[in-house]
Amino acid sequence: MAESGSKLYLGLDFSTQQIKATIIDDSLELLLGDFDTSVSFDDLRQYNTSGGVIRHEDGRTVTAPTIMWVEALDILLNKLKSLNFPFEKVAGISSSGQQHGSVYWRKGSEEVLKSLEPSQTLASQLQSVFSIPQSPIWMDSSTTEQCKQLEQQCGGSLVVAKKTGSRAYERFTGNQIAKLNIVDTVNLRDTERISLVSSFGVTLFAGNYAPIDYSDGSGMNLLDIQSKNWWQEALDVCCPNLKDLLGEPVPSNTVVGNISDYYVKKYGFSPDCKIVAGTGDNPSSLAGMTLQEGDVEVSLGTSDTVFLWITEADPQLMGHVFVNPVDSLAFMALLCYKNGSLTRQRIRDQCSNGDWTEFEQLLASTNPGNGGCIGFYYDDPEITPPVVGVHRFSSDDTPVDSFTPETEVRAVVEGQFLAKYIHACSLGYRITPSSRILATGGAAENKQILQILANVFNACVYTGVTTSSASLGAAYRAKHALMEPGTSFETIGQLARSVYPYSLGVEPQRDVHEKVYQPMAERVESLLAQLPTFQ
Ligand SMILES: Nc1ncnc2c1ncn2[C@@H]1O[C@H](COP(=O)(O)OP(=O)(O)O)[C@@H](O)[C@H]1O
Ligand SMILES: O=C(CO)[C@@H](O)[C@H](O)COP(=O)(O)O
Repeated sequence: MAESGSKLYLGLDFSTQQIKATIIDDSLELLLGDFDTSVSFDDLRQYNTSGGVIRHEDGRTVTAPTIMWVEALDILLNKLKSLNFPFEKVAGISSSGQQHGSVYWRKGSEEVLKSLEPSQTLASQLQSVFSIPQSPIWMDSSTTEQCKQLEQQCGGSLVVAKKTGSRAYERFTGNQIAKLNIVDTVNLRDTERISLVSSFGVTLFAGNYAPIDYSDGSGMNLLDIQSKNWWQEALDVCCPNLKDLLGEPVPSNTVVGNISDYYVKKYGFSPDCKIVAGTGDNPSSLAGMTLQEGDVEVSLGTSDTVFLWITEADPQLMGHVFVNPVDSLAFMALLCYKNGSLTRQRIRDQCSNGDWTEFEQLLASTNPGNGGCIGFYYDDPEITPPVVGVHRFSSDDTPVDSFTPETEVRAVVEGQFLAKYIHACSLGYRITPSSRILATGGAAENKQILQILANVFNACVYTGVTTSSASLGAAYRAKHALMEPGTSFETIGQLARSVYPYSLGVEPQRDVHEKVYQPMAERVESLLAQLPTFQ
């Protein structure tokens, strides 16, 4: 619990399914329990989301109502108010957000942001400021044509990858903007600024347009990750005057200004409270877990991601390289899987009565290797590999239509982690028996899932003080940005790890890795290569 005089730092995360707040004090202690709070988007029933998103009939387009995120923030701040949260002690705020999603501000919106009336809610005042009311989000896979065009016009997939950190991906913001430039030209022309979800969160607090940071900006196919400037050739392919719509990108630790007067008057924040640039939820989670070079982080939130700190960028045709959120001279490498928690959740609902404990019991009732059964569950079109549908195989690689519930439950988890392991190894991610895997996100609560992760990767799995590491990272980053200029983020890292050392979640069963998962990985690689892709 915070010392009574301590300054506080508020970290927010606008993730796929909810908005979360994490608060720390000057010694990095969390105000857990007292003020740890979240608002689930599906609870705002009028927006009709499922898992925070709207899947469109074409099976490819996925959006979220932008105003829903604003209303969720109203609710979250009111929750804190009802808990008598000492707003006046907050010295810094930053935000993280689901990556790649974009927000479109109608011409004249900044004036509205600057003159918000404290007697009213944000949502009531920002109802009509979004020129495109449905934000395209990271689960979207409707922009294959725009991706092809970007790669064709900018020198090919490898050139785009080397320049921007990733080949053209459907969910990346540049391709989403290029699609809107065709299907929603009129409203795009009525737009004065485009934010990422992270910079949108910060904009709401700053009361004027917050810049996009280098790290989240790397998820757009538009930023040159070496020079940290927008890549004009890519901007030109996606949309006219795009540079003006995006504003200049900035280092992730930039203080963008003081809090807007609205929050001072409505909630009692100090007018001196500083607002710090936002970043993507995975970069923010790197900060929240105080990841170091050599560690591998596995985030099991809505998406599953695997990422690590790298010093040199060498982007390939698979996976992504982002500018590092806590050291702009370094990078982070990342693999993302769309079918993560929601797919496990679907199997849980079908096989274990919607109960995670029962899901764990079923996992414990079967043996590693699942008697040779392998399954790939791509309810949504997957990113790596670009495959859709459910594909099950018996021990002699024959396709089968169904498994028993206990086999199904193990198959989904083993299939997911073996695919990650194969992809990570093929990209040269350094995973040795002494590597440390840092697990986070909602599913990191599940010991049986973590055991399979440890066995597949043959490494110890550690967890942090909270699975909400993205909002924790936002709070750490807010604190860091207000320290003496030039202070390394590792100063925060060392203090954080001394206050909250990692917990050893599970140790790998080395013989299971060697005898079961190594041979199984080869089978999985060959089966995955045979699945029909949708591109
Ligand atoms: N005990 C559990 N076992 C497995 N998965 C879990 C468990 N508890 C929560 N989850 C999963 O965690 C997911 C939410 O994780 P979270 O990190 O909060 O997501 P996000 O930040 O993307 O909104 C849920 O979709 C749920 O399936
Ligand atoms: O697309 C990516 C990363 O490239 C996703 O990881 C999103 O950033 C969504 O994050 P979660 O809500 O699952 O944390």
